[in-house]
Amino acid sequence: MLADRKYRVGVLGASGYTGADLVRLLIAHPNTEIALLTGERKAGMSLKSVFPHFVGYDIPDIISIDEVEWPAIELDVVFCALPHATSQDVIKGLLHSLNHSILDEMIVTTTADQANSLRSEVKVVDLSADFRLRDTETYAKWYGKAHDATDLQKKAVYGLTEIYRDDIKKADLVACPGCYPTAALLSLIPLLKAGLIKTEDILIDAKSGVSGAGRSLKEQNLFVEVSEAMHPYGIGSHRHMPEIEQELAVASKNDVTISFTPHLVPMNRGELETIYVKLEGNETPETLKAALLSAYENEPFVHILEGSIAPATRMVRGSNNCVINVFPDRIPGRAIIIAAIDNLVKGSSGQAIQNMNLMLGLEETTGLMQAPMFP
Ligand SMILES: NC(=O)C1=CN([C@@H]2O[C@H](COP(=O)(O)OP(=O)(O)OC[C@H]3O[C@@H](n4cnc5c(N)ncnc54)[C@H](OP(=O)(O)O)[C@@H]3O)[C@@H](O)[C@H]2O)C=CC1
Ligand SMILES: CC(=O)N[C@@H](CCC(=O)OP(=O)(O)O)C(=O)O
Repeated sequence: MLADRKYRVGVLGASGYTGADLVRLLIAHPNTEIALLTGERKAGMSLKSVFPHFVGYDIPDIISIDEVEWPAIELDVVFCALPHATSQDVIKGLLHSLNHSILDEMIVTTTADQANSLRSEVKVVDLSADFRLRDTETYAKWYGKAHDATDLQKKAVYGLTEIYRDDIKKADLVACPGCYPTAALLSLIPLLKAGLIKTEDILIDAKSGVSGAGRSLKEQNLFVEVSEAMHPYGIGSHRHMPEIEQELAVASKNDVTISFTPHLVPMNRGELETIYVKLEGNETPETLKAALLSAYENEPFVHILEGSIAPATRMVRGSNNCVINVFPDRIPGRAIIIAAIDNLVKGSSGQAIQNMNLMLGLEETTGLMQAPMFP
């Protein structure tokens, strides 16, 4: 890949929170040119009128997905920042319009030459939950509907970059993890892989800023409902549980059942997870920390904090970083792991761009090295 090449990028769902953060990061990315922005209710508006903070930047107007002339627009990458269930139909439709090579067995042409000449290699990075679960029945159970693109569901690569880097480099369709799973999995996978913690009794207490719920109008997200207050939701039933369990099972080579309770806290961005684990055999909080330090030694975005510094959302705001630390628990044989990310960056748009960089053969950190904003 040429270091100075500009890739043509489209953002579906640019009028939402993750879409807007994608635009913010893509503006500063040296190898991307924003060629398409879509919205639903905001179609026909300029992005600057939807998000006035983009004043001064040369960005295309928002159009409806139905208006996109797919092959002609010649995109190299499509980010899909749409609600789950919508995303699968849109991605299936666009890959068919493009006669994409991922659809190999579905392409109906008379000759192999014809098929090759029509094939597109556009890269698709989905931020929604639609392609994260590998099992069709698990998807139907937790998302309340049958999946409309099961062939693609099987071909998508789970986009937890630090764990699936080699697969992501070769992928055409990447399913970025949910924000809660990102922090939980980065904390737990190296420990389960090394057999340092038990697969039972993993308790995840999670907190998110309100932008995690998206920009569409919902009564429970009004200022009066969320300010000066904090509340749990999805207790025992949140759809991120099967996603976290799926990936922990891969790491431990055993079934894992977790307890996971998310809370909504009155801040715009940020996510903090306090994770209680049971140690295996003679393991200690110190051996857990040593394992995390070793696993993430060369990682640009995952940082294990020194001493007893407690991860906090203010340490990662606006950045693609995940900060983690391990603490002893007063209950013998247990440890406490705490992780913080920005849900709109490492939890969605930043990780999506990290994956795009790999898919295009660019340096993984390109456009993502902004330091966190503090205060
Ligand atoms: N917010 C977060 O922290 C995270 C979000 N995600 C996932 O990323 C995706 C986007 O989230 P987020 O940005 O928060 O959501 P928002 O609700 O803020 O934005 C959704 C976007 O999708 C568009 N849209 C909605 N319905 C349709 C439709 N039927 N057809 C076409 N476009 C449509 C909206 O357009 P318009 O507004 O113009 O109607 C808007 O641009 C979701 O799947 C979410 O679960 C993943 C990780 C973290
Ligand atoms: C605060 C809040 O509401 N957060 C969202 C999760 C955001 C996210 O990661 O959503 P996806 O899995 O849909 O991509 C929720 O709990 O549903």
